[in-house]
Amino acid sequence: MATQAVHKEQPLLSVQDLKIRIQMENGVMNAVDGVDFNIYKGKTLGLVGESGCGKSLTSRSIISINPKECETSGTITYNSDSELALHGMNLLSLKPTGKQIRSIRGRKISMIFQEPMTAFSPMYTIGNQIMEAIRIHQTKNKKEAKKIALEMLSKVGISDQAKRFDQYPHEFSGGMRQRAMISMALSCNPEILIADEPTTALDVTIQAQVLELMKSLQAEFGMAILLVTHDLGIIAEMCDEVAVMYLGRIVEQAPMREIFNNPKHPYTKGLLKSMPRLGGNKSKRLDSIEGSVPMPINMPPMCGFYDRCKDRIEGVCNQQAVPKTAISDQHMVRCFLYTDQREGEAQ
Ligand SMILES: Nc1ncnc2c1ncn2[C@@H]1O[C@H](COP(=O)(O)OP(=O)(O)OP(=O)(O)O)[C@@H](O)[C@H]1O
Repeated sequence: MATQAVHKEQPLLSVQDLKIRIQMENGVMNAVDGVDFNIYKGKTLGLVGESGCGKSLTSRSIISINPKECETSGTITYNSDSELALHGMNLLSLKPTGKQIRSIRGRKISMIFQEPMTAFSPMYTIGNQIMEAIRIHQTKNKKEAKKIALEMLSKVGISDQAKRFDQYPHEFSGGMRQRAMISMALSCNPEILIADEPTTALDVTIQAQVLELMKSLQAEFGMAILLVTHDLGIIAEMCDEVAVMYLGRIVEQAPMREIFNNPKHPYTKGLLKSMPRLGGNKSKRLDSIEGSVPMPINMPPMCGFYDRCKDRIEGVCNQQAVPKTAISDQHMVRCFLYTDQREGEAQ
């Protein structure tokens, strides 16, 4: 069964049956529960879903930066395009603090976060940190590295770069730190960029510039992007494919246009309805999905969306784990409305 659009080429990164469990006081939390997706060269996969559905844990597991309490299983196969030694490596089998993952993290696979202070040390100037990243991964020449760093700062919309170069992270505003972090991540020209809510803290104009910058660098260098967001507008703007996450699982996955034009899962439909539209009637209340995401602690095998779903089938959706159904070879959904199971048991 196809779970993602048919691609002729090998994926650059393949995540298979990723599970992340966290032992809590009141039981085991299945924060990520059997996630599969592929990332392709030059393409952007969007991971979308409400807060707490497991997007960040999923994306952070790729470069092994989740907290210690996360017990992770599955495989994350990295088919490096540029380094044979890394080709076919299961990133989850590497020691999180070891040399191998460190040679990938920030160099081959870069990550940008919602909170930029995680990326910068308060001890060194912004310029020095960006320049050092460039010197480690691209050029040893200090003068050349400084030139690239200044160019990158200008590309992300930071003016007066020469002055800004010598300032410390605390001297930057939140929005500027965010832009500086993006310039540092992109300056290494990574094969894969993981962007976790990269523009959430930025104002609309800078957000548009940063997204445009990511797209132009992708076109120039062919980097793949995993874009984590709860913003469907950004998904529509940036993504080739979309994986919709709910309660630790991907509930629907398809090419971007298919998700917007032919959504199947009631959760995806709800997300789309809650999306503000340009030129829409502002006085009309936006539809939002009623209820909130439950905590996935000691969850029985059933549909996680059951409690909030208007189309639920009692005795089916709350009785068993939901299998994947291929709507087409490009479109996967996890919902009993589309399985044969439903025909016999509905009504
Ligand atoms: N270290 C931790 N200890 C306990 N629970 C955690 C930990 N890290 C994450 N969680 C829980 O795991 C679930 C998934 O978290 P995750 O951060 O991946 O969600 P998310 O979809 O990225 O949400 P957000 O958009 O708010 O960041 C959430 O319920 C979260 O509270």
